[in-house]
Amino acid sequence: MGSSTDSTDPNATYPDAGTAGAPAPLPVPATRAGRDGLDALLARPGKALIALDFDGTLSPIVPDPEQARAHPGAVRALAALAPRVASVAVVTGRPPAVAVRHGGFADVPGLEHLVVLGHYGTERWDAATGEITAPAPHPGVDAVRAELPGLLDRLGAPEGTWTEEKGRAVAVHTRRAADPQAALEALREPLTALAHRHGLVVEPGRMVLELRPPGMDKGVALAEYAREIGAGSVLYAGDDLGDLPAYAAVDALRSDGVPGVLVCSGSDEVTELRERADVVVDGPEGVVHLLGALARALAPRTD
Ligand SMILES: O=P(O)(O)OC[C@H]1O[C@H](O[C@H]2O[C@H](CO)[C@@H](O)[C@H](O)[C@H]2O)[C@H](O)[C@@H](O)[C@@H]1O
Repeated sequence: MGSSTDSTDPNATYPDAGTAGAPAPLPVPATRAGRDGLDALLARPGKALIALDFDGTLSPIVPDPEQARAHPGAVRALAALAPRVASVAVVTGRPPAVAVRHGGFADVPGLEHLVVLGHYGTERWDAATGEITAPAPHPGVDAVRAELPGLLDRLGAPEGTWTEEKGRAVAVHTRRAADPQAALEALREPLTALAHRHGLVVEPGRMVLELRPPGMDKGVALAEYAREIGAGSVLYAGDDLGDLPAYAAVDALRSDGVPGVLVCSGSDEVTELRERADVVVDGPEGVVHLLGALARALAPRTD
């Protein structure tokens, strides 16, 4: 490994990233489709889209979402990889401004063209302009916001249950309750009813139920973005239920002749992605290793 401070140098060390700087070999995908996807990515990196979820994939899970930060090696690994591929995108349930802030994604050499598809693709941040594009908010969110505290009171939601204000959505978290899973299950039905009454849907996640507008998900966001840039291959990495539509989008792209790789940022909390992934890595640390290995395997683009 080198000691370069160039953020786009894939051999640079990650001084504050635990073991993430240790060179890791590229994994061999467990499936034929995954191997085809990785082969295509390596053969034509200038057509490759690398898309990643934020919480649980680039950012370790912590009890307080406000304290979540990208893994210390994540930005450097992304900055090393981005100049070698067509595009790097973060596809997240977070508002894009929050993901950019918590990720440290702004003004990073190498990430000049990073795209963040936030709120499950409803809002978009482009590093090239620093601007966010967003449609008008859904009126049901205000109504839900007004009713939610009273409903949680009436339900006797356990201590530790709290509501995250997300602007165009609200998310009820139970990670800090004594029994997070039981608290989540007790809230699922009444929160779903509340959401439906106001034209919203419930997005379930890791100890969280988010009440948000319908009509967009990570699959739609990923497919539209892949089409926009003319991606010739797609690698998608995620950890949570909200990433399943993106997995389905990669499957659909494969059926249409665009090879893809499904990466699971593994955890004990969610098993659904692990079962479908071509590559399973050990949480955000494993994702950083994978990104670093990809960057080392690819030469910088010259076009
Ligand atoms: O699409 P993502 O980037 O994975 O965002 C999904 C949700 O992530 C956040 O919650 C999750 O991470 C928190 C911080 O580590 C953790 O405390 C919580 O239990 C997880 O569910 C975020 O707070 C939500 O708004 C996102 O929808």
